[in-house]
Amino acid sequence: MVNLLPFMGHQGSPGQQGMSQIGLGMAIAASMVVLTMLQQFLFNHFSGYLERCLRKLVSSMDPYVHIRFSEDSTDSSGPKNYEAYAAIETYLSSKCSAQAPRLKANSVRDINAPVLCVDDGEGVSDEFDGVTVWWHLGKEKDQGDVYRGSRNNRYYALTFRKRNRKMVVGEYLRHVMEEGKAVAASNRQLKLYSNSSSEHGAYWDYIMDFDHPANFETLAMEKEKKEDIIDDLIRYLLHGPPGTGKSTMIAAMANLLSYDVYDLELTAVRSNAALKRLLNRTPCNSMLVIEDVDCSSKITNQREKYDKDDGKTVKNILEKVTLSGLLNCVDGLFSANEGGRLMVFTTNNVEALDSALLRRGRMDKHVEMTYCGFEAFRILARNYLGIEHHELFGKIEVLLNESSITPADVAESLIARRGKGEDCGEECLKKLIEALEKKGEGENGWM
Ligand SMILES: Nc1ncnc2c1ncn2[C@@H]1O[C@H](COP(=O)(O)OP(=O)(O)OP(=O)(O)O)[C@@H](O)[C@H]1O
Ligand SMILES: [Mg+2]
Repeated sequence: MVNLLPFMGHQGSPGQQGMSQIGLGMAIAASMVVLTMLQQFLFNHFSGYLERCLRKLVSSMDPYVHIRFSEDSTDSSGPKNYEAYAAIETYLSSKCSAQAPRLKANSVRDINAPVLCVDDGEGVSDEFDGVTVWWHLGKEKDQGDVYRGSRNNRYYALTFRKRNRKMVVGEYLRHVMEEGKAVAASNRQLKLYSNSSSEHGAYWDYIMDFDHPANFETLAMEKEKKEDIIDDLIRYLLHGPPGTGKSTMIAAMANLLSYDVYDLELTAVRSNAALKRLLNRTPCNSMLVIEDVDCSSKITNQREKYDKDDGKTVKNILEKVTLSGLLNCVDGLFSANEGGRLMVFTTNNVEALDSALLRRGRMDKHVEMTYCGFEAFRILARNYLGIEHHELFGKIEVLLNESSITPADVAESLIARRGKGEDCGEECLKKLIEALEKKGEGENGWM
């Protein structure tokens, strides 16, 4: 306790003085104790309030709004937090490569498509609908817990003017998320799976990364037909002669949607139950492909043949996948493109398919892949020769109308001379004309 006596005046008799000094000192000391307690009480009960008032005052003077998007996915909002953070990072990668002086490459999510992002502590600005906003990459120490320990959490802080709050929180953030996810999807490495089976069941095996360059721009086909397909990707039957681009179309679809490809070899599936299990294991955002589906009807026919020959073989074949098993799967699992799944069948021989399989509603769209028309040829000429117009195009158009040549055969003529000097275009077109004339003679019975 602080000694207060030296600061008191000298009044009354020494005895009285002594007594009254002691009384006064005690009173003052008591009041100090009360004051301290009061201070403590006020501090405990009102400091939060005062602090809040102060913050309010400061923030009312701050003309900006700040929003923080944390990388941390361990709190209650779980992976959603990280999804938003990742979408922002991808969205900003195109902005920051032009603006930020210090960048870093993030290849954690996909080694083939590293995302450039601003380095810690750096920032970039962005403009949307005439409004400027600022992004900043920050780092905060997370105390963690006994299991994960402490670590540095990154976050993107978005700053914008208060008057733009409604637009930024609404339209702008929606734009950032959508754009970020779309860019990430287009950068994603697609994968190819195929089915195999063992005595334990049917499985999807990872075959390789799916790196097919096909896209709808380079796919040689009439524009209208392409647009119709793109508008409504659900369940397809692609039919047409070999070399008309059925497999190329599948690759273009997978690339357009960024879907992994699950190539189902029906003859390797042991039973309807195995087929069902396999399809149940096909994840969202995937494309199930059954090439040459006419082979499945061969299985059904074979069953009858073996029926008469040998009872043992019958059992084995009967356990195989049947058409009705396949139809059940088509109807059930892949209804209405649920969960972003696309199913595509191909055949060279549409007449051989069972009418039950062909029925609309089972395969929403039948796309006929045809021989090469002039419009398709022009796309191939652009793909392979980089030529948009040429005086030989007129002759080629006439010849294409008179003969049936597949896009694969046209492509073969056009690439034959590639690499033999830059100006090989005319030579290639002449070679194609030769091939077309030969075909025409053959088709018209001149050969
Ligand atoms: N419509 C097309 N657009 C662009 N390229 C095509 C087209 N059709 C064929 N091609 C070219 O021909 C090659 C063979 O075509 P693709 O494998 O797609 O034919 P397909 O119809 O699947 O044949 P198959 O019935 O034998 O499986 C492709 O790799 C591609 O280079
Ligand atoms: Mg094919």
